[in-house]
Amino acid sequence: MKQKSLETFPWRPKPLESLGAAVVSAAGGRTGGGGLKGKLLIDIGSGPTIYQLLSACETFEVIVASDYTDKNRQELEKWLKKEPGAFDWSPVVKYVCELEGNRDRWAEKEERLRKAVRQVLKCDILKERPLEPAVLPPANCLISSLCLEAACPTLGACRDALRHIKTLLRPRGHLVLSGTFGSSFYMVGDKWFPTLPLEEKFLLEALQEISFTIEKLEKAPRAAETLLDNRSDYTRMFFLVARRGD
Ligand SMILES: C[S@@+](CC[C@H](N)C(=O)[O-])C[C@H]1O[C@@H](n2cnc3c(N)ncnc32)[C@H](O)[C@@H]1O
Repeated sequence: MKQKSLETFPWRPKPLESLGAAVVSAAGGRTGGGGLKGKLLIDIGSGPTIYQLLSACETFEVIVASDYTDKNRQELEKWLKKEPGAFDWSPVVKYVCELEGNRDRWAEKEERLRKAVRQVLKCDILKERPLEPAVLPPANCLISSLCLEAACPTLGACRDALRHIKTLLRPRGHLVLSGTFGSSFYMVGDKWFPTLPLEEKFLLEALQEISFTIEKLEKAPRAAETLLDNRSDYTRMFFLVARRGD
């Protein structure tokens, strides 16, 4: 079976580069210090992708991935188990290794990530207990990329979803969120998905209302030309690190 590649995959390098680089910097990848680390990291709404975990696997012992759809979870399992037809992430893995200063060690990193990801769970952030019936210890860090805007039909639902995922995080733990501002849709192949247009003020206030302190917020304007042209109407990408205060 022909291996899938970035040519056929909807999330292509440009947004991956900016999000990937941001996650690398949160994990302290470039400098090797000052980043986030700990025992357990939970990725909320992983989709079929692993790029968001590539730096995290260097500093977190155990990673739990999660998604709402069976298909996405199966796609992730395929890559984790090196099954035929699994997506080829190696160009992205090499790129992240380059950012971290170890381009030649990409194969090792793939193995490290495969070992770190212990479970791929069903997740629904619209539920009070998003990972139920699974029971996990409170995480040191939650990461979620492009999920809130895809999952939440209204701003009220988004506020609730943030409250729901907070229950998975230990007090003083970190939440690493990335996504888009101002997006009303995105396309995967010829499939159109609605998204909730998020704005910075709303997101920061919603997090502060539930006792998160914003430690870092980076925004990348929409590039003049991106591979996502006409595939989404986002205005900016954001990358945020917040700390649970209670
Ligand atoms: C745009 S994709 C992002 C995937 C991946 N995190 C990334 O960065 O490319 C949005 C993801 O949110 C998931 N999702 C949709 N509704 C959800 C829900 N209620 N709870 C959790 N995840 C959900 C979708 O299945 C999809 O994988």
